[in-house]
Amino acid sequence: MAAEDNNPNKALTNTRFSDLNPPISEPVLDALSRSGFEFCTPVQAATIPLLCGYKDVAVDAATGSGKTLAFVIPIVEILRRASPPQPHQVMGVIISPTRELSSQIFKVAEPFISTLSNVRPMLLVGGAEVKADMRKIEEEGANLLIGTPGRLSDIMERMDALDFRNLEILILDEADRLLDMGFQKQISAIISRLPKLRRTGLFSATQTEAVEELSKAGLRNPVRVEVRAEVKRQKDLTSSQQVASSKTPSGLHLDSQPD
Ligand SMILES: Nc1ncnc2c1ncn2[C@@H]1O[C@H](COP(=O)(O)OP(=O)(O)OP(=O)(O)O)[C@@H](O)[C@H]1O
Repeated sequence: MAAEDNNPNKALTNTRFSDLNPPISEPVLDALSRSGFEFCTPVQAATIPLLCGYKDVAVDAATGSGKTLAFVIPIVEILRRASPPQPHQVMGVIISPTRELSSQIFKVAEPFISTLSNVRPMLLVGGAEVKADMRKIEEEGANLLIGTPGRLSDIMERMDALDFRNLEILILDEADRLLDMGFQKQISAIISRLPKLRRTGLFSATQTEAVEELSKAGLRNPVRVEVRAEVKRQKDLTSSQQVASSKTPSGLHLDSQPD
């Protein structure tokens, strides 16, 4: 989880979730308010409108910047607009490097996904029997897959019953770690089974050459969002502030205002 110094509570923007454009739906605003979240972190203020506005994003954001909600909220909003899926129609895939991170994303996403009436999320990580996962998917269906690359690609290869043709969104979380851990092959296998016409969000704490390659292979004209810690110069020389700036491939800047 987030380190104390990176706690987004220290680095909220003055943008309320209710101010974002396109607007966030009432059920999601209610779920945010139940969690005590009113103001966006910089990465949320910059990324949520872009993904909701049908853009691909490549986000440079550190651990603890609030990036989980920066992709969970757009997924829920996009799926709310889409036709209700059939039980085995997969509308979204979130790939993250470890079981713990995948479980954490699943837990954060659950209260927001539950505002949708027909979308079943499924956590797919190593450790448990793959056959048990397959049985569960067969019996219950699965519309949003959250998991680690090995288990996800294994399930996708084995289960013809899953239909990815209407997939809306793919998220690659902690892309630098995914690649450092040697998951390139599994990620390519997953992407090769997904429709090209989709939205993709890639989140990474460092921008390595391998991340750039993955971004080129998996994203279409992405808007780049950078969140960096900046030292406040006027009042408090020691406190840091996170600032998000984003730019389109053509170089247009879309700065989000910090406090
Ligand atoms: N807008 C917000 N307002 C207040 N707290 C928030 C907000 N968004 C997220 N948080 C809280 O900040 C913490 C870090 O958020 P989150 O786990 O999404 O960060 P992350 O960037 O995904 O970090 P990690 O990689 O460690 O999971 C969590 O405790 C989360 O509940």
